[in-house]
Amino acid sequence: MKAVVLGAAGGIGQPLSLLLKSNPLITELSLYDIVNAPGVAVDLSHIATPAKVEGYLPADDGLKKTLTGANIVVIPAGIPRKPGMTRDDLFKINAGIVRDLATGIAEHAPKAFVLVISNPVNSTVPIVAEVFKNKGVFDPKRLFGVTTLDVVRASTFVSEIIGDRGLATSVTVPVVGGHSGITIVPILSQSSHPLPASLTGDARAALINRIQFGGDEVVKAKDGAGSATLSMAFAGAEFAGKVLRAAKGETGIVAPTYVNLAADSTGAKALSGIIGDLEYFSAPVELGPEGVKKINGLGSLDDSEKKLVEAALGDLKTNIEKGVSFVGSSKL
Ligand SMILES: NC(=O)C1=CN([C@@H]2O[C@H](COP(=O)(O)OP(=O)(O)OC[C@H]3O[C@@H](n4cnc5c(N)ncnc54)[C@H](O)[C@@H]3O)[C@@H](O)[C@H]2O)C=CC1
Ligand SMILES: O=C([O-])CC(=O)C(=O)O
Repeated sequence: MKAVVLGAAGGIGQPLSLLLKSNPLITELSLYDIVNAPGVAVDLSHIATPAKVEGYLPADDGLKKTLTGANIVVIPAGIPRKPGMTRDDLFKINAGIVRDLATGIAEHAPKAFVLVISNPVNSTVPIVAEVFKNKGVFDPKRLFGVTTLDVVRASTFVSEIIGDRGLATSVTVPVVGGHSGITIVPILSQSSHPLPASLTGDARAALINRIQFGGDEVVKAKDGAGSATLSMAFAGAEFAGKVLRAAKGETGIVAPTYVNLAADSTGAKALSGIIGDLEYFSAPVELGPEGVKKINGLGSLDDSEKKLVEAALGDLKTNIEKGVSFVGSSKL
């Protein structure tokens, strides 16, 4: 399995590459950035795990060399937020970065699984899809927006409320919708532990708000030096590991991820009752050898959760249209 990280020298890219170097399923790790990727690669190459590591810059066909033969490509390239910014404020710069990297993937590794971390995820995933469609290589089963950090945060915050941090690694709460503000929808009623579902009033509202705006906590604490990097690297490596395990034939792996709903028309139909005709949504997805095997429905939601999903739809629609039309207009 050849894994690629695009944006590998950055705050997420470096620890993510470290974690991927530690994944025994990966035999080759190829790193790309506009700065410092060869240095990061040599550093990682001394670690005593099987993966062979290479690093490239744009010069001398670096992107092509990085991508050729890739099975999985993870994209954390792009600028992070500073205090006062929304994820959508990153669109101006990151949309072009993601479009150009997607063009390279479509040309040199069109069959790879593509995992998009670069924000705003709600828009950057449609950008990748539109580029792939233009190149005639789009397979919706192989494209994923990484929303795992929301799931990781939910596990952590719930374990804190329960008062047993040991549960952080096992308690799960599905988080669906998208990856920004109110598009992040925690389904507390479906937590694997009974406590979240039993919360009411301010305690329930506070937990939902913390999961939705957890990213802001980090942006504020870093005070101008960026956003979540280490927790994102952990989440990204976890999700990439799941995609790889499913590709190797392991069954029963389900994770929320932001996908193009054409990946599973039956699943999309089941969702349409609550999300209408949205083209993208993060729902629990069963992974398989070809990527998306099945998009699971949202299960039974209580009335307040239905309202949270409804509240997410407007922003999601706008974010998706913005990504789609960006690629459309860049063709002119
Ligand atoms: N999906 C999620 O849950 C999360 C997403 N993010 C997003 O991830 C992105 C990266 O964040 P950080 O690593 O903190 O930023 P960073 O600035 O530390 O690193 C970004 C890296 O991308 C590289 N880069 C820029 N343009 C490039 C290009 N054209 N080709 C290849 N590499 C390029 C930069 O040189 C830099 O090394 C941001 O957009 C951030 O908002 C961050 C946290 C969570
Ligand atoms: O908050 C940000 O900008 C980075 C991010 O997506 C997160 O931490 O969830």
